[in-house]
Amino acid sequence: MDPVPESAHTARAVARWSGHTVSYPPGEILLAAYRRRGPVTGIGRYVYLLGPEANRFVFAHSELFRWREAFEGLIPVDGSTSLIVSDGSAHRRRRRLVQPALHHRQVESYLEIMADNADATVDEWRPGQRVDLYRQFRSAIRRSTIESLFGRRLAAESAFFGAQLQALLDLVDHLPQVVTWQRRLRTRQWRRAMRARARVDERIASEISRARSGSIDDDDHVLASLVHGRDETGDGLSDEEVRDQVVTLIAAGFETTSAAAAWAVYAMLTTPGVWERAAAEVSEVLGDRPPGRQDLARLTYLDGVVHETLRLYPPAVVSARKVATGFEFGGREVRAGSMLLYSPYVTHRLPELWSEPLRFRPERWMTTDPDHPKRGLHEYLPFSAGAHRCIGATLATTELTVMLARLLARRDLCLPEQDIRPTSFAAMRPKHGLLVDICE
Ligand code: HEM
Repeated sequence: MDPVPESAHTARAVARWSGHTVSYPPGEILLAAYRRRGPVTGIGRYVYLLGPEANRFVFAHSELFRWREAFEGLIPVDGSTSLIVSDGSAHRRRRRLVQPALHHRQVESYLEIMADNADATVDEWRPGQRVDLYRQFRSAIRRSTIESLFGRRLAAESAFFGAQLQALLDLVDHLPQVVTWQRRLRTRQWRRAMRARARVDERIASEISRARSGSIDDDDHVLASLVHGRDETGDGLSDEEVRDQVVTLIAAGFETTSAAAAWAVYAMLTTPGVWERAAAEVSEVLGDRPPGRQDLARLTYLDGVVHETLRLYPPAVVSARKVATGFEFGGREVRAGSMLLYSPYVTHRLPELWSEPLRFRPERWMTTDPDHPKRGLHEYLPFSAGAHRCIGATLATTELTVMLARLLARRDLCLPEQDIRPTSFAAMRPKHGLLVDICE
């Protein structure tokens, strides 16, 4: 597809946002530390391993690390048997039992659900209206994730899960030590979150017992495979393990993906020509039809939009590992017991890896581009790598592509003046949402 001519570009954002890539101050501090001190920076028990070679080391040496202590702050939401807080053989066993539901071919069978949920949101909007796209896409993505993985019956209760999980996500949107104090002091926020957790658990427990008794809806793929799946020794998951994986998939799925959806729309509206070119591709490949299996590979520019969004706005700004066995890296000793952090944000903004790193350039991901990068997982790591690589990566990128394709096909948007600043603990997202005006 040819680039859209300059004359077809319209101003979609107030001048101050035009071509502006938003920065996240804590990420910028890490970038400056990398520049000044190289790949290893220590602050107390926290050790930052930054840059591509550090990532390569972290991904190649999972035997040195533990995940449980690194992510224990998530246990109040996800549960103590969740994949993200599992280590060693327990992690491998649980991951093998969860994986089938998120395989590439399985994800392709969710395309219609994703498109329907996007349409239901977008079709409510009227020309002249101003909407908070982040919040609206967040609930569409939550509903779509629940419906894809657990079927229509549970998706009908998406608002219930959203409200309860919010109380839990608010609790864990802090440093793990803060969560530990909340627990010790039994603060109001802690008690509110625990009441929400009890309501979620009760609802999921009744689904699990329904599934165990053989009563499964035809679209309840994942619950069925979690409840009835067996490993090579014939063992399956306990009720607690099933509960923890169900909640983890729902919570991990919508928080991160909806943050990325908002940044994708922000970038498309503020980078001259990107919205028009993406919309032209969607119209050429799909007309007004939702994307089917064969179409995804043809939406190459939109695929570049998704990649470029996850490069500049990786929802996981940093990720953590607990050091189980001390090691040396970059001439520095890292002791057992330290908390190691590495950063997709830092790596994704390095000029030595990316030409014009702060420019949002979807075409850099197209094979026809002279700058087309063949990227290693240590250079482009929005989903991490190694044993705990995001199990929902295909679901997330497919969901983003489908939702953006439907938005581009059905609505024209502009970005009004507003306060756009990122916030993060669990996922970097626009703190005050993302307001957009629906054009004629
Ligand atoms: C743009 C969206 C997403 C991003 C950026 C993202 C990012 C990540 C990252 C960085 C990790 C690894 C943490 C580490 O070890 O360092 C991870 C793990 C995980 N993600 Fe995602 N994620 C996204 C969407 C999803 C979705 C849609 C699901 C499921 C429906 C999901 C489920 C999980 C699970 C279960 C794990 C833990 C895997 C394990 O420990 O084996 N994520 N994600």
